[in-house]
Parts: sequence; structure tokens; C-alpha cells
Amino acid sequence: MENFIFHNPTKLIFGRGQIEHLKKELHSYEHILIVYGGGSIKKNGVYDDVVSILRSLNKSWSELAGVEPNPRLSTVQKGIHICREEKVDFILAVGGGSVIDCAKAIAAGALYDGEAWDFISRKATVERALPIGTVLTLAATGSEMNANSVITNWETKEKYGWSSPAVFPQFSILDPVYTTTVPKDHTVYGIVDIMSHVLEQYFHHAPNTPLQDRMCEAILRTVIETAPKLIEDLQNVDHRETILYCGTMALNGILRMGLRGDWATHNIEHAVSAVHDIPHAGGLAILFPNWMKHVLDEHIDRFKQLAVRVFDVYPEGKGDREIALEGIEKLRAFWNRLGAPCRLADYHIGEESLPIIVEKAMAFGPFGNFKKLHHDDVMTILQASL
Ligand SMILES: NC(=O)c1ccc[n+]([C@@H]2O[C@H](COP(=O)([O-])OP(=O)(O)OC[C@H]3O[C@@H](n4cnc5c(N)ncnc54)[C@H](O)[C@@H]3O)[C@@H](O)[C@H]2O)c1
Repeated sequence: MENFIFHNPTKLIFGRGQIEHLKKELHSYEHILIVYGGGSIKKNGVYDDVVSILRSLNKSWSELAGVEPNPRLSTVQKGIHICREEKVDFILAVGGGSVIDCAKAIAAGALYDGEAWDFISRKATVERALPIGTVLTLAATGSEMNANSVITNWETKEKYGWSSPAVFPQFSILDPVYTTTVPKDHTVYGIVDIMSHVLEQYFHHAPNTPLQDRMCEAILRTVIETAPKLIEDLQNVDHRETILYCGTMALNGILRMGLRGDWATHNIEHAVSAVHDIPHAGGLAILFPNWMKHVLDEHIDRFKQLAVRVFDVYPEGKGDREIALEGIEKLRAFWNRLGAPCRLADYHIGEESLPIIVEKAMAFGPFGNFKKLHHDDVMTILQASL
């Protein structure tokens, strides 16, 4: 494996009824900005839980509601304005990855002397940010315990991921009960997102990573075992709890110790959803199997290992390629059975969109650590996904 330093400062507060911890965590702040999305937290009681704690602490607060799925720069700018005008000293994100990512950009932007798009488009580096905390309502992105954020500039049709240690949440409260109201489609997207995060880190060229491999495989197998039961019983708190824990473990830095993951599929998906505003994980479900087929020969043993250890492909009497491809087909079939899309056509995206998507994906030049993808590679993967 490669040398590494691991540091993750986020305090994880996990379990049923853990919202009570908000009292202690917010105790020392004066004026809080609550950031949330389209209002599901008002229907399912999470908003009331948060606000009653703020009242009991005698805190003042402002609100930024309506953060979009695939959060937009314009909303980040609104939040920055509120922070500056109202002297916000803490940001509380209550929602899924979109809300948390938006809160991270607001936190950095509020203390940045310039346009937030500078650091989102990686032209500037974030040195400091307002502190943030999260109350997570959807298992998917891992944003609750990482330093990443993904923001869309809808005017220019650009969607970029950026990262800074300054925006690690100070704490994240994960109550599986809060995720029981997530509808079936977003539950499926969350599951695909979690598995995709693991897969991005499974395909690497670092030698000697037996524990890293087993940790990835453990998360994948746990999701594969639990997801179908959860989809049949969306209110089941035990299954929600398992998936919630998998989601955080998939992208909090633990799996990437000693290796460099690939992340090309995420990059292509960001270009697709920048142009067409489709759900992030819907795009991943379509693209990932096609990326896998495209890069198979870079290190076929890893694909064989995935097929045998995770998808129970029986290897006897089969060639390497046959085993690897059977694993990829089993992954696609698993996602399709859950209800994830498998073609860009499912979102009415046709061939005419591909040149602009490729151009957006190539914005920073060739990308991907498992196999460097160039213009033609990206076009081939997208064409296979039509
Ligand atoms: N920061 C990261 O590390 C990271 C990683 C992967 C993806 N992302 C980004 O995160 C975004 C997607 O986030 P997401 O998958 O968490 O989904 P999301 O936050 O966009 O939420 C999806 C939908 O679910 C609804 N919702 C959330 N919680 C709910 C609840 N408890 N009950 C009912 N409805 C609920 C939301 O209102 C929204 O309509 C994308 O922009 C993606 O690019 C970020």
C-alpha cells in the first residue's frame, strides 16, 4: 500500500433519538443558519425537533430553505449573503447530501474574499470556513463525514466537486428514524451512490491492500444483503440503520487509506447532471458498468476478485474475462432489480447531448487514477450508455 496520513475530525453521533446531542454541540454559538431543502423536514418532524432544541437554548437563528437536489451556486450565494448580513457564527445543515454540500460552500464562501465559484471551480483554495454541523436525513453521499462538496453553476452548466479540510462537519447526527420517510426512488439512488463510492475506491493499482479490499467487500456485501429487504419495507428502522452506517463508512476516508481511488465515473456523471439535472446516482447506475467494461484490462484480477467475493460468481472452468464480465452484469442486474435506471435514454438523453457532456467532463484534462480517460474514452463510455 501507499504511505498515508488519516485525519477525520467529524464527531459522529449515531442512533435513534440522538438529536438531543444538538444541545451540547450548539451551546457555545450565538446565531445559527439552518440550511434545508424542499421541506420534507417540515413534514416528517425533523424541523420541529431541531427548532425546539434551539428554542430551549434561547438561540437566535436564520433559515435558508429550498436547497435544490444538485445544489446551485445561486443558492450558495444567498446563504453567503445571509451569513454576512446576520452575523451567523454556525451553520446547521438539515437534510441529505445536497443540503450538506450547499452548507459547506456557504461556510467557506462566507469567509472568502471573492466569488465562491473561484474555489468551487478549483481556481482558489479554501483557507477557512464557518463551523458547520449536520443532521442527516438521507443515506447516500457520506458528505456528513467528509470534506467534499459538489455544486452546480446552472448558468454555465458546470458541476464540480471541491474539497477542503476546513469544511469537515464538526459533528453529524445520524438517526435512522429520520431516513424512514425517504421515498423509494431516492432510497434506491442512495444505495447506488453508496456502492459507487466503494467501487471508486476498489479499483486502484496500489499493491498489498488486503484489509482495504475486505473492508470494501464487507460494505458491498452488507448493502447487497440489506437493500432488497429495505426496498420491500421502507419503514424498517433496522435496515435503514444498516444502510445509513454503510453510507458514512463508504466515503469518510477510511476505505482510501493507502491507495488512490479512481473517481472517473463520478466526474463523467457530474458532466451529465450539469447538462441535464438528473439525480446523481441515477447517472452513476447507468455509467458505472460501462466504465468497468471499458477499463477491465487495466487490472483484470481486481474485477475477478469483485465478481467472486462480492457477487458469488462461480469461477471454475471459466476464463478471467468471463468471470469479470459476469460480475459486472450481476452488479447491473442488482441495481436494475432495485429500480435504478440503466440507459441514458431512461432520462431522455440522446446522442446529440454527448459532445457537450464530453466537453464538460474534460474541463480539467484527462482524469481517472485506475485508467486515465481521454476524450475518446469518455465518448465511448457515454455511447455505450445511450
Ligand atoms: N459531498 C460528497 O461527498 C458527495 C458525494 C456524492 C454525491 N454528492 C452530491 O450530493 C447530491 C445528492 O445528495 P443525496 O443523494 O444525499 O440526495 P439529496 O440531498 O439531493 O436529496 C434527494 C431528495 O430526497 C429528499 N429527502 C432528503 N431527505 C429526506 C427525508 N428524510 N424524507 C423525504 N425526502 C427526503 C430531498 O428533499 C431531495 O428531494 C448531488 O449533488 C451529488 O453530486 C456529494
